Amino acid sequence: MLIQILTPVLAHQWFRKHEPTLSTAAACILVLPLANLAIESKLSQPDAPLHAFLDAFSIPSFLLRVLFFCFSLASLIVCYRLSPFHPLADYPGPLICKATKLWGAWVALRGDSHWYVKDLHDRYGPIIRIGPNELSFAEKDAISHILGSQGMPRGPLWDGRRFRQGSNDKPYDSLIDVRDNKIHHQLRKGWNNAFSAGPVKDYQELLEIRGKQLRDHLNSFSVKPGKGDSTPVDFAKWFSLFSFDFMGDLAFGGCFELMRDGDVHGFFTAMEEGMELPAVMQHVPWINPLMLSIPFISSRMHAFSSFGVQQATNRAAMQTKRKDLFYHLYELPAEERGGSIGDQMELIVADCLLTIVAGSDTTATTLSAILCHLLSDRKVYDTLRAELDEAFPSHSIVDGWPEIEIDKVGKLPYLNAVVNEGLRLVPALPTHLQRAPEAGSGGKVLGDMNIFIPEGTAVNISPFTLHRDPRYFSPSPEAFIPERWLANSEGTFTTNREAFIPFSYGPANCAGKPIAIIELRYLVAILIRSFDIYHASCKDATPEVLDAKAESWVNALKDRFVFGKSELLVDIVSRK
Ligand code: HEM
Repeated sequence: MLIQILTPVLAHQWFRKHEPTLSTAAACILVLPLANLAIESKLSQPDAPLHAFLDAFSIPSFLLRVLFFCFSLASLIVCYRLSPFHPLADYPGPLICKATKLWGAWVALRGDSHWYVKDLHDRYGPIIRIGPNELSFAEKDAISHILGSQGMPRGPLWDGRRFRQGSNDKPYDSLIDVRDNKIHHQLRKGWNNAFSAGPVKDYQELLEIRGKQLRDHLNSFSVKPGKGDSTPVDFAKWFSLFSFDFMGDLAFGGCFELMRDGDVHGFFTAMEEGMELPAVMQHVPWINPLMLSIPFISSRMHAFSSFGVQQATNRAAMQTKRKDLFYHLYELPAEERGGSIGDQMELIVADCLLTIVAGSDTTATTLSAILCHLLSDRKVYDTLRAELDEAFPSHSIVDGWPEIEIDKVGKLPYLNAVVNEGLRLVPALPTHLQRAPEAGSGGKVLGDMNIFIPEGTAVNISPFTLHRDPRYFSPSPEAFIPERWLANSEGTFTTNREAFIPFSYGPANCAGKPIAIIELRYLVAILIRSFDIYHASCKDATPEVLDAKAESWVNALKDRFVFGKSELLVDIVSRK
């Protein structure tokens, strides 16, 4: 009996100090009860030979041991997590979160993590415990200590989000899931160069072509003023197709034509459907290898990966030099050092796929959020339209459309205020900017905040919570009010830019921010300048009805680590 109790106690002591992995968990669950049986049999019959134990072995008694072992280990773990001896015992939070991460996984499955964490902060305060070994900070002064250059590397959730497992030599897949600051810094240098001013100018040319293509597609659904009804168009879908095509241009030299042909390969659908599982797995990262080994679950991810290999090979073989991300990230540096890109192919594929995953849904969701709110407030819409009409006048026409000069869109204050307000209310990565102390460091002191984060603790910052905090954005933090971003708004609004982190902060912030922000401004400008747009069948709707439209669209957003959006049906009238 003593042995039966001692084994889970020892296992618990081990797991307190080490992150569980699939193999240690499996070994523990199967091997320890077996060893336990063997030792017991040896103690009761010291002179019996080994085969006597094997003869006496029965599957039911072994399973019973396994059950007892699991139950005892789970009880010990939960008691310890709820006890005053746990290093995070002093932080407030609900008992269920302190006891198990399975609760976080359940909330993630519902897609509600953004509201859940925000509500917890409203109830318990700015620093709370949202998992047995996990804190969440809603405090602007903590941002630089956690995410900044003296902050911490990415946290354990990334072990659960990898769709290809790393090895001991290379314990990461692509830039975004690197958990070691030195390796991240090394890899990030190339990305920073590839998104510096010169290369971004090259990407703008690709953006303009895709922006105009989107306008032409949408125009085919529009009506001329006063000539009947238009066909409602799902903006959310078109923004996704557009951003997928544009990211394909950047990463692989233009491999997708989703706006033109639809999703014939099924990769867009695979990516959308593939968002749900990692969003749950990130809460129990050690199960990820098991999931990835189940063919039914991993087949689409493998297909996406093989597609990446094929496209990267095609792109590498292209004779003409396209000035895309692939060129700036890999070909140009290889030329400069007089080498070739051949030996880097594995990382190239992973990075190109990362570009598509990180850059498409994020932009499409933000664009949908901005348009949804604009259409719900006609006063804001008209103010923006007036600014755009003045900046891009009717006498400057190219191919029948007013010319939108991309270099000018960053200089329009109201347009920029509208884009910021969309990013504030619907930050595409709403809840889990996660970091954790470096392995082997023992822990991390958060600058002058006098807070010690023990090793093994994950720390989250939720932009969704910060962006709706009345201490930082008021009045009406939940309302879409672009005016709060205007230079002359001081005195009327509190707008704390230090708490505005839709692209995160510090050395692992969004690498693609320089092009993403131009993309958002350009797309909003081209659409509002070219069309009159209304929520479907809402041309003459009251402000209350329009408000409700925006509210229900925002409430339908699902937190799948990146926001998953529902359709946004609109009517379009051409202004050509
Ligand atoms: C509105 C659009 C976008 C938003 C809101 C957004 C947001 C973010 C955020 C919050 C992170 C950091 C996560 C963290 O701190 O853990 C991130 C990382 C990243 N994003 Fe974006 N993103 C957008 C568009 C893009 C685009 C267009 C690209 C590529 C062209 C891109 C590429 C990346 C990459 C490569 C990383 C990883 C950076 C690193 O680990 O150093 N993103 N993004």
